[in-house]
Amino acid sequence: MKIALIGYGKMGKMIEQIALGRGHQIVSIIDVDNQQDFDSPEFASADVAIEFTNPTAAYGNYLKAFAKGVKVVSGSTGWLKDHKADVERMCTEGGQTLFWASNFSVGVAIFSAVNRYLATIMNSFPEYDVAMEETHHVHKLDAPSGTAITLAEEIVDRLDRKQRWVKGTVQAADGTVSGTEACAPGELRIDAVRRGEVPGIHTVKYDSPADSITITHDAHSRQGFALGAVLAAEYTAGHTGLLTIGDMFKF
Ligand SMILES: NC(=O)C1=CN([C@@H]2O[C@H](COP(=O)(O)OP(=O)(O)OC[C@H]3O[C@@H](n4cnc5c(N)ncnc54)[C@H](O)[C@@H]3O)[C@@H](O)[C@H]2O)C=CC1
Ligand SMILES: O=C(O)C1=N[C@H](C(=O)O)C[C@H](O)C1
Repeated sequence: MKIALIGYGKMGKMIEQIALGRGHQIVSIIDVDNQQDFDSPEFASADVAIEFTNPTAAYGNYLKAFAKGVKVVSGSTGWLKDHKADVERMCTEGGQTLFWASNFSVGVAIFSAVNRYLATIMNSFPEYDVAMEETHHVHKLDAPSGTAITLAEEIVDRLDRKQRWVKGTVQAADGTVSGTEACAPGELRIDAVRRGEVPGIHTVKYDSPADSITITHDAHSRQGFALGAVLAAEYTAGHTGLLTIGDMFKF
């Protein structure tokens, strides 16, 4: 398969190695300093472009790839609040193809299934309140993480006593804390911690007067995210429209 990379940072470089190892060809690599390559025949020849950039660049990159008729797999986070409806419309009505996931690792797909089940059964146990925490490296631009937001939306969709998620505290690398711990009973608080080079830790904690139940996904490296993105590109080559992790990992 011919793959174009958009964004040649930590994820782009790891995806390149895994894609080559699985027998794929990298036909184009686009980063900030060679945007003209979106107009190259090499980019247009790609079966799929894999996009990992940042919250402000992602949407524009989708438009540029779509304009060339190239399908996109993207893991960029932090852009949905501004462009989600527009991107969904382009893929459901406009004939474009985007596979987007806040987290491509199979471990988080399994974690998500447990999260959904736990949220459903917690409707029978009102003595438990729920809160979340995510920890990432100090370079991360968005908070809460895309994965935390997806997990929170899964809880809000199933647990009747939570109506929305809210951003709680953010602990910076130097230990300073901003934001607030205050939230209403119907709100699910997500706290964020930025520390060192942590690839990504997500925790959901249900707490009652008697005990607590905690589930955690702790990524040991970016390897799982990168492999998942390449598997998603292989899946996307044979599918169209708005795609996500539940289409690929069915359990
Ligand atoms: N969904 C998932 O499984 C994962 C998602 N992510 C997300 O992916 C994104 C990238 O993560 P990293 O690779 O760790 O970041 P990074 O900062 O190491 O790399 C981003 C790269 O994008 C480039 N870039 C910036 N603007 C661009 C533009 N307009 N066109 C092309 N390239 C551009 C930067 O120069 C840089 O090389 C972040 O939003 C992060 O949250 C990260 C890991 C896993
Ligand atoms: O920025 C990162 O590094 C990560 N971003 C994604 C997110 O926002 O959830 C996925 C993973 O946690 C790593």
